[in-house]
Amino acid sequence: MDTTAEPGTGGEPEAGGEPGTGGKPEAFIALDRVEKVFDVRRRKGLLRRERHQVRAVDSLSFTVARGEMVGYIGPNGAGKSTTIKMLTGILTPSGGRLRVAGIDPSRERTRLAHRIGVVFGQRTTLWWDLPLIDSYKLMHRMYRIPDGRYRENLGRLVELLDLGELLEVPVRQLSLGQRMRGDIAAALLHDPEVLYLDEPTIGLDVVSKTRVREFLRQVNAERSTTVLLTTHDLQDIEQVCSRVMVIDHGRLVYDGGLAGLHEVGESERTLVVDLERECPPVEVPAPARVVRVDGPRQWVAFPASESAAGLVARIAERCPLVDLSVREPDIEAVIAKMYAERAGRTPTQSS
Ligand SMILES: Nc1ncnc2c1ncn2[C@@H]1O[C@H](COP(=O)(O)OP(=O)(O)OP(=O)(O)O)[C@@H](O)[C@H]1O
Repeated sequence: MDTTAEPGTGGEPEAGGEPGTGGKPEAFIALDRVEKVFDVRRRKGLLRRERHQVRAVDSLSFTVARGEMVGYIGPNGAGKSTTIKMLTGILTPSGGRLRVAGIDPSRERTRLAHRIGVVFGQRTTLWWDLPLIDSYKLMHRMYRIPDGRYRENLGRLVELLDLGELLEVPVRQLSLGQRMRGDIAAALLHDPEVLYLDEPTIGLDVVSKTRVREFLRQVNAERSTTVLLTTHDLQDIEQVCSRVMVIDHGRLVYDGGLAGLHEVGESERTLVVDLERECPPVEVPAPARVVRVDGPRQWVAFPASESAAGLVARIAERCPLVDLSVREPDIEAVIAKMYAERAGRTPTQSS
């Protein structure tokens, strides 16, 4: 498949990590203090209506390099979909500067459409009553994909996503997982350089989720497709992304590796010890503490950033150990704690 970037024509510097003038890879996606404010009218009483402004995205700045796979997460109403809609050109920012591959999405939406692919887990871009293959044929024409490239891409996507048996089936008869695979293939037929995925594994069973995640890793490895993934399923992030951005009340509150989230969330690991006999809760130095006792088994929580060795030695001094294990912090719990701690701090609405 052809992954070559089209030369920029809009007077903007061509972005995307190609060796440029300075030798430093430029950002493929770049947001600089981007804002999105919605004007909303709310009914108040029988006749009165009150005007509100909802600041969905608030001075948001980040960059994504070509080929990065980034998770974009946050609680409900945080501003994720609004960001994706601005990145595709569906919505126009109220302020700030936004570029994708050097293109201003809201001003050159059609030109950008040839370079991006979008998958919405809750909606389909396929024609509901037509067999899957007919949707692909329509996209072949819509995107003016050269015949050879279309055939090659289709053959490859059908093989990778195991769509062979489904091509003649009307989309409405496909299961959710089959439809999702069909949608992902549709988004990639025209060799987009960036793929936005909004909840791509929502409602899928474990096998289908694994398949979608494996496929995304493969596409990224083979074609350096930049992936921006919005999800509430943190396993999507753990298994697909090397970087995660957390947004809350329209603002970026974390940008880094998953491991770093543990530090921000002050997460804890748990040392599980099987003692030779039932003992009172073992004495351990704070902030470590025994959180559960069940017969000779005890659970000791301690900061994830610290080693368990000292604790093990201390416990063994007091009571002979039969077995032990260390449980890693649960990323879901770290994120939940982070969302909860931030909840209610920043107002999203202003009159
Ligand atoms: N068209 C609109 N008009 C008015 N307000 C809107 C509009 N679209 C989004 N909002 C508001 O903007 C805020 C951000 O919404 P957005 O859909 O971007 O959140 P999200 O992070 O995608 O949430 P979720 O995880 O629930 O999908 C919310 O307060 C939402 O009510």
